[in-house]
Amino acid sequence: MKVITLGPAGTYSHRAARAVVGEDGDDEAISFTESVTDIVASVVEGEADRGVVPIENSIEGSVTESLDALTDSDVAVVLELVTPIRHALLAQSSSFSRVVSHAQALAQCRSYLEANHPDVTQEAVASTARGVQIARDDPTAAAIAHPDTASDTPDGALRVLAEDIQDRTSNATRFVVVAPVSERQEAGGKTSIVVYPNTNYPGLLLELLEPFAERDINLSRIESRPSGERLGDYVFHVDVAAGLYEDRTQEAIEVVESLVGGGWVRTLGSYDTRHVLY
Ligand SMILES: O=C(O)C(=O)C[C@]1(C(=O)O)C=C[C@@H](O)C=C1
Repeated sequence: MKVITLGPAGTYSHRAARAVVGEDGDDEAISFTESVTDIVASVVEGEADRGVVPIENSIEGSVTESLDALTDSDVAVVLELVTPIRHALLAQSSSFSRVVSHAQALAQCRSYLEANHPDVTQEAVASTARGVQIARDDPTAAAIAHPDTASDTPDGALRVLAEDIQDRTSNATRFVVVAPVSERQEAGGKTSIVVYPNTNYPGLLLELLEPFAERDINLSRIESRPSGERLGDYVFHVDVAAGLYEDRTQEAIEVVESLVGGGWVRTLGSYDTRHVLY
């Protein structure tokens, strides 16, 4: 199974992706790109069997590039991975003048940085592992990443200056595993749909959600993203705690489809959740 995720090697996405290649899978099966959009595109184009993308963090919220990639591409979600995120501050020495990391990681450590390093510049890069590479080459840069990345290459080892620097002890990120649309599943405890109503009137959102409430289906998440068409026009990402194998889920989605005549509904499929520790 060819799996693609956010690189370079050592990202949290890489750690989550290892759960997909399986116990006897090796890192050879995992390839990397530095854009979430490219991960999803690689699956659509058949270059990879699975893509692992971060979708939501418990402190910082949505990874909007991932939501938009799911809106724009015809793919299936076949598994959800939840991993704890424990960040460390890594550098060649304690005298550094900038901190480089993924925007989500910088935001998850905002209070720590303000309290302990108020004068350093913060720079967002494509991933936490990219930040580690920069810190290896540049003595003025510190990275925020998984502590094990400090010693991933022995010749360029970094010092772990502080551990567990995320603003809350319980910091977790949810990733989804995307697959070709032909592999969309009906089995699973959760289902994700993306709804573009392409209209707006009082009570529209209520109407779109009522079909689930009426069938006793719990919503586990709803997120709106700008459609890009016009200001105030939205695409809704809806996750429900029920599978497509259940008649009630199929019926609720059919009602939503009938309500959005001028728009569309994309059913990403049903899937289960796996908790991954690393
Ligand atoms: O940069 C990484 O290591 C990633 O895998 C990306 C990412 C994210 O986009 O949220 C994944 C988990 C953490 O929340 C921080 C960063």
